[in-house]
Amino acid sequence: MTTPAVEVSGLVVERGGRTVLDGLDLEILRGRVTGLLGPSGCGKSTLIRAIAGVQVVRSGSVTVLGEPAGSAVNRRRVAYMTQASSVYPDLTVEQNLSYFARLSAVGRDRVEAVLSAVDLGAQRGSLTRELSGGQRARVSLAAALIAEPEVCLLDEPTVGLDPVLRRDLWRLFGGLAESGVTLLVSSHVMDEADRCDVVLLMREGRMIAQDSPAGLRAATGTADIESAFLALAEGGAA
Ligand SMILES: Nc1ncnc2c1ncn2[C@@H]1O[C@H](COP(=O)(O)OP(=O)(O)OP(=O)(O)O)[C@@H](O)[C@H]1O
Repeated sequence: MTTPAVEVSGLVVERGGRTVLDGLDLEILRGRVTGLLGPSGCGKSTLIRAIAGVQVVRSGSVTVLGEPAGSAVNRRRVAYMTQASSVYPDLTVEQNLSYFARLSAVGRDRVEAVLSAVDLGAQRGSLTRELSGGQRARVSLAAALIAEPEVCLLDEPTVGLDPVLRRDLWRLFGGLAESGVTLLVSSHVMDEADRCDVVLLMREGRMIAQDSPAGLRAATGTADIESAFLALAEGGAA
């Protein structure tokens, strides 16, 4: 049996004097799409920051690919896409990706591969600041993918995208997982859960369930993840 890509144990994080992650235990399996779902403010971004190794933690441990979160050896192996755009507005799409390719010491072929993966080939010569919000999000995603990371931490990558683009991106995530990449994808849109192999359901800094979408529906006797979330939240499950 392979070890999980990410192991989190007893994680406690305080921000602004408040406990925002309250003793989380979880595992993220290799080569799967794991959805991190929960209402706005429940702590999804904070958990992703802790796994990326950029969050000060009060206690607990976070291990990524067998190393403590944020280890230098994992720098190329772990990609983190934040909610804020991480690309340069005054460069074209292609210039941005060429720049990130040089930083990661990968070849020109990776620029072409990620451009086509996020379907931005036609926009390659456009200035990033002149793109729509959804197109800009896809440039950030392409930049995150350029070094062929083993683990991708994606904080709300589909926010603000139209249904067709959202579906296409979830297909892309599924394809990456099939090729062995481990993805953690946060969303507050519950119907995105069905695109995931495993769902982590969070509420107010706690993990209320970790299961497949079908497992969650069966365990709660509900027809969709939104109802499953409500059943778990009202049942006070921890
Ligand atoms: N820089 C900060 N300083 C203090 N508190 C913060 C800071 N950033 C977030 N918080 C608080 O931490 C809690 C968790 O926030 P977090 O951004 O992790 O939630 P989230 O589930 O990702 O929300 P969203 O879906 O809206 O992005 C919230 O109560 C938020 O107010």
